[in-house]
Amino acid sequence: MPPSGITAVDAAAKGMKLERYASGGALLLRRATSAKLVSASSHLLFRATVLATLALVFLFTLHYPSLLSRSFHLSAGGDAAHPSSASHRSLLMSSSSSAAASYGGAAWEKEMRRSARPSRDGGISVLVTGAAGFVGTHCSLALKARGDGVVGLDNFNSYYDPSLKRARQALLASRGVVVLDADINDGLLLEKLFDVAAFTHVLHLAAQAGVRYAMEAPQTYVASNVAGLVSVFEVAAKHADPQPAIVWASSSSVYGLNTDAPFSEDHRTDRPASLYAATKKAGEAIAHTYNHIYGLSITGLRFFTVYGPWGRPDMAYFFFARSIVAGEPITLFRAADGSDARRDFTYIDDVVKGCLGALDTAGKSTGSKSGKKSGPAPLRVYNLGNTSPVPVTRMVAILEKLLGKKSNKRIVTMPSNGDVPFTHANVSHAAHDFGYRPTTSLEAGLRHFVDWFVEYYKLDTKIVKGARSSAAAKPAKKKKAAAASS
Ligand SMILES: O=C(O)[C@H]1O[C@H](OP(=O)(O)OP(=O)(O)OC[C@H]2O[C@@H](n3ccc(=O)[nH]c3=O)[C@H](O)[C@@H]2O)[C@H](O)[C@@H](O)[C@H]1O
Repeated sequence: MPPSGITAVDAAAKGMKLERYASGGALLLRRATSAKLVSASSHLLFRATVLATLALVFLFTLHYPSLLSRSFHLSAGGDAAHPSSASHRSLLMSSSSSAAASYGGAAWEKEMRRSARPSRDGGISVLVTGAAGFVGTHCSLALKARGDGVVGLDNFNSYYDPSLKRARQALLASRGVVVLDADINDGLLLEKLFDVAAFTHVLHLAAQAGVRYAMEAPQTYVASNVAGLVSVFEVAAKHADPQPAIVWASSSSVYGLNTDAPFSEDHRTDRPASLYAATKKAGEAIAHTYNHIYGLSITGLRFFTVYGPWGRPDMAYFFFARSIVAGEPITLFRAADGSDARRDFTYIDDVVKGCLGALDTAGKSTGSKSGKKSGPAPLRVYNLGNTSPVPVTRMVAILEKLLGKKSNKRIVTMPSNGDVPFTHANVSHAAHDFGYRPTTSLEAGLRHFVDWFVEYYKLDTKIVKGARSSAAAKPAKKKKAAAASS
């Protein structure tokens, strides 16, 4: 130890001087001197480390309030009582990317209120997220048509052709439904919307869809299906007054590696086969938490491969139709045991009825902004499927008939990419609780899809329409068509 009052720097300097002056002197003195030098150096290092740490702490303390104030600044005008929601928001959104700054003013508020206002007695007022998506568009149209109020939001991302989403937005606008360009992670905008319009319900359909794409872009699934869901629940639980009831899109994929069929809500869902499925399963667990703590009324709907007009171009029936028309090859996945992959393809109109039934029977939330709940609120989950799985090869055969063109098939064993060999819904709970009864066969549903597809993409109707009407007149014999297509 250096004598008290002498710094390590002093001691080191002294040791150096001693050694310098002792040139040619005793070895003992040199050894003692170098020992002192080592000791002094280690003390020097120790003190320098302490000083550096103190400096870092000082700098952090100087900057920390500004980090905090940024979070709280982001929540300005929102609910300052919930710093957690503010920091969540600052994680995903910067203040400049919040659409709240670009929306507002008397005219905008008036427009939101107009769109949100029901036109029938007893109508509901619904905030539809993912409103320019496939299911979102159809549900928004159906709600509006029966006299409910609807405000939509959508982030118009480019997962698939955004021009299709813009066309859906234009269709909705023509029916008096506003769809805002906004992200569900934009808590500020969600709060603003709830300040302007007293939504009784949220139909939360915004999500990152697609089973196989999850291997390419895993983070987008977490951002939309987990963080985005939390963002919606946060605002509904802590800001909306009164709290709305929430109906949201889960997925048949939560059944994952379950082999019991038909899939019932009571079956295991703890073996998801894809990250997409895992994020939907996580959503169901998160729903339980928000229901339990905040008294939010929450209904999860497990959709089974929904298809139809205005559908999603990333789904097989849609891009197969495109490829067939273009004369390009399609790849069909076959299960590892050699059987055809099968899906419980569910027509959009049936799903829309299920969504509206779920909204109508949702039951009220029991919590309040103050954080107290008056009692338990409903927490429900339902399958919305068609109850009759069809081999994908059969789906292709129907498309070929409707489009009047054979496909060029390549059949491969299902890659290990999150896909599951079959899905099959038991819908008895949805039937019991809100009268859900799917009525559309795959043949009829795909005919509606192809009609729209031909019209929307302005295909050569001379060839395609003739083929479709003859297919409609003579329904294909199921087994022969399936064999011909494989
Ligand atoms: O119910 C759901 O919860 C999910 O449904 C949908 O997933 P899936 O049922 O997998 O639909 P989709 O991709 O159309 O493949 C259909 C069939 O074609 C087979 N398939 C697919 C691609 C291909 O190139 N070849 C092929 O044979 C494939 O093996 C499968 O058998 C939604 O996309 C998803 O977002 C989610 O909502």
